[in-house]
Amino acid sequence: MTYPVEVDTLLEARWIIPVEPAGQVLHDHAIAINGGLIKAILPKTAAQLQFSPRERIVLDEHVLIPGLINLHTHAAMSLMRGLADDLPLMEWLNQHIWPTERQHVSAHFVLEGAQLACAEMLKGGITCFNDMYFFPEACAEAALAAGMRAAIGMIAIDFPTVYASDIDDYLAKGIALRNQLHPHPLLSFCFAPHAPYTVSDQAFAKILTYAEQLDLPIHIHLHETQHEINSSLESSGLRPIERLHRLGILSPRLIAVHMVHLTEDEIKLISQQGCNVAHCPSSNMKLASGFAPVTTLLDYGITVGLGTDSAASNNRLDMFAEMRLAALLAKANSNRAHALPAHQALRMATLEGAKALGLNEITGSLTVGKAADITAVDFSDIDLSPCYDPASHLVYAAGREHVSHVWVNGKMLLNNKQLTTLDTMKLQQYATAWQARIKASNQQ
Ligand SMILES: CSC[C@H]1O[C@@H](n2cnc3c(O)ncnc32)[C@H](O)[C@@H]1O
Ligand SMILES: [Zn+2]
Repeated sequence: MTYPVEVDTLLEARWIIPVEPAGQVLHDHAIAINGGLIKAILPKTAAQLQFSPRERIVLDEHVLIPGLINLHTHAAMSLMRGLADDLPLMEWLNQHIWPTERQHVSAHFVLEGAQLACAEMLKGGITCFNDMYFFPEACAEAALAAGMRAAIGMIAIDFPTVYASDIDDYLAKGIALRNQLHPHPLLSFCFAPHAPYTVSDQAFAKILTYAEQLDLPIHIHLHETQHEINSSLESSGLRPIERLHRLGILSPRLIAVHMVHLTEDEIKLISQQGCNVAHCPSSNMKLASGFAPVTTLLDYGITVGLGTDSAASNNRLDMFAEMRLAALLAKANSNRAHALPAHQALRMATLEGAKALGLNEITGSLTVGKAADITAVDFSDIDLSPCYDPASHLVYAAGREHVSHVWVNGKMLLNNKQLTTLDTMKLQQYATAWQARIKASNQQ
């Protein structure tokens, strides 16, 4: 006679899409969670016999998926959502965003803005985000207060700000933060040089040395607009990718964000160098940057994850929207309805993002031994009935409003659509107060 094994939680669900193995859909299975990790995934009836859970959660009309991974964002910029719309990138940055950042960004701004973003992301099933912003220590504090997993950007930009005076100062501050927190069960770090047009060759050389020493990813905006490429040709005679290649930056540690304007030779090069891409379809469309050649990137075997970019250029931190747009745009742009099917879009929003961050041993799929980073989506709504294929529904029919529960490292952060760690009333007050300050300064 064998006795049931005690576990923290047993999640029973109508469907589970583990993402790895690719394309698998489990019916009437359960996930046993213990010590923050996935201990087992097995049929409900077997799980009920085998485990004695301290907490049993029955999700009869739900699908469980790996927590969504937002591979590129600037969380604190949620405080600038809707501040400047319908503009191309450089006008948006130069005339609106950078002046507002110069006046208002502080550790306080980043802490409150990033908490606001964490609330939105958790409600939408996002368990992990890759951030690039000033005062990364405040973003780390916000992620920890929310209980989320985050890759914190150690930013580098060749102009002085209230956060740091020069490249050495930016890097010293970022590395000190990383050394203070490393190793951490939820936080990891990336070097985050802003873009080729704001970071010098000398700065890239320093970043590369540190990234290799500490074995960390490099997260950068790259080939976002035609203007970026034209101005690089004018200033250095090289396209940004060629310049970064000569500097040794192209490697499996690179997370290149946007990658809209690419020649086939550049795609071959980034594939050969093992670079990763963060595809941000909403931001690319809203800023009229263009369409990333995603199907070609995938055909070359490049790891492509999905990102929202910030709420100031999207204007949602909504990975359901990015999955749907990525799948639809890939078909429209390649003239192939077979391109980027639902399971692949979900994989990009989960496991491929984890791979790009070097976190795929920890998260990105529902796999025994990985962290219990799980999102439950409720399919009981009339607008999701009937359901022939839950993966199809997730990408083409459902939205973030259908997310009911979220766990990170086994801790429930969203319970029946209610945040368990963040106070939404307080966050709304922060947002209103910042709006008043920003509005007042813009009227002067
Ligand atoms: C150095 S912190 C990050 C920096 O990036 C700016 N930013 C936000 N979105 C974009 C984008 O799509 N392309 C380039 N730069 C962007 C943000 O305002 C911060 O200043
Ligand atoms: Zn960005």
